[in-house]
Amino acid sequence: MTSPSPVLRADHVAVRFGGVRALDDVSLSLRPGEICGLIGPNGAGKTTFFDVLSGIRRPDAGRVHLDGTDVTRRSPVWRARHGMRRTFQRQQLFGQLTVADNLVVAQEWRGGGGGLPADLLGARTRRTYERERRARAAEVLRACGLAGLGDTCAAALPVGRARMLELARAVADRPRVLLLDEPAAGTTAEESQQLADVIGRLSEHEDCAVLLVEHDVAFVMEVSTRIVVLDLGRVLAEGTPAEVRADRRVREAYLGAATAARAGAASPSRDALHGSDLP
Ligand SMILES: Nc1ncnc2c1ncn2[C@@H]1O[C@H](COP(=O)(O)OP(=O)(O)OP(=O)(O)O)[C@@H](O)[C@H]1O
Repeated sequence: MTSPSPVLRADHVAVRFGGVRALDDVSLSLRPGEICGLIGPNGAGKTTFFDVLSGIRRPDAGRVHLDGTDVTRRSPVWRARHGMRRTFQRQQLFGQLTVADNLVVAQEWRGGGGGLPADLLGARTRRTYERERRARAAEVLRACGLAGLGDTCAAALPVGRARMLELARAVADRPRVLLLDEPAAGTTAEESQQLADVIGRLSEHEDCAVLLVEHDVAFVMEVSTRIVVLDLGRVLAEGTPAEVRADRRVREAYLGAATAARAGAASPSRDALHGSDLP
């Protein structure tokens, strides 16, 4: 059986900031249901790559394809409407809304069905859509272990629950591609385990492709089926978690950064500290 075509593909992406090559000939593809971890020391280019994939930054060279369509010049909104979602390191919840309403709002861009005239005339249609969205919100909250918190104000959630709600909100609309930027930041070991479980189930049951940037290397290794390692804007290594763990160049990149950080270099590396845990 042939494997499905990539739902997201980046080819030979390059980004420069003055003399700094933030990304240099980076290619990566994601297939439906795949969870790919993107790791690398500080300054490796992970955020810049996410910005290019999500449309926040135009690359100086290279192309991005979503479901076979060249989206390199498409806006973040266009990409979102065609099935791409991104979460950010900083939480972006609607704090004044309830947990459930955060998920309903995430689906509302689709409108009431049939556009404005139907919205104006078809009150029953609108109610039907609202019911469907509430049902989907309840389903996702259950899957994320947040079922009992639907009526809670989002701003009142502790960090771990808020991180889970970010994930829940990103998946409420059944994205085809999910870019997760540090989903486990600030969570306890138990909470990050729950996040890992949810991400795994999501890709399995909803066929969503996940690209994951996370400084907690142990978390990435557990949840990902494939890992891509960036260093100084280039792909340093790629493979299964076991292959990447065993790669001498990866260990050197992380351990080298850790040594530099210990010596008081300008950019101490949280990844490196985790990286030094690479078995
Ligand atoms: N707006 C910018 N202007 C100038 N240089 C930038 C800009 N954004 C990123 N860079 C540089 O590009 C390189 C890649 O940065 P990027 O933030 O993508 O790395 P990263 O892997 O996400 O790092 P971190 O793990 O610290 O978030 C770094 O050398 C960084 O200093």
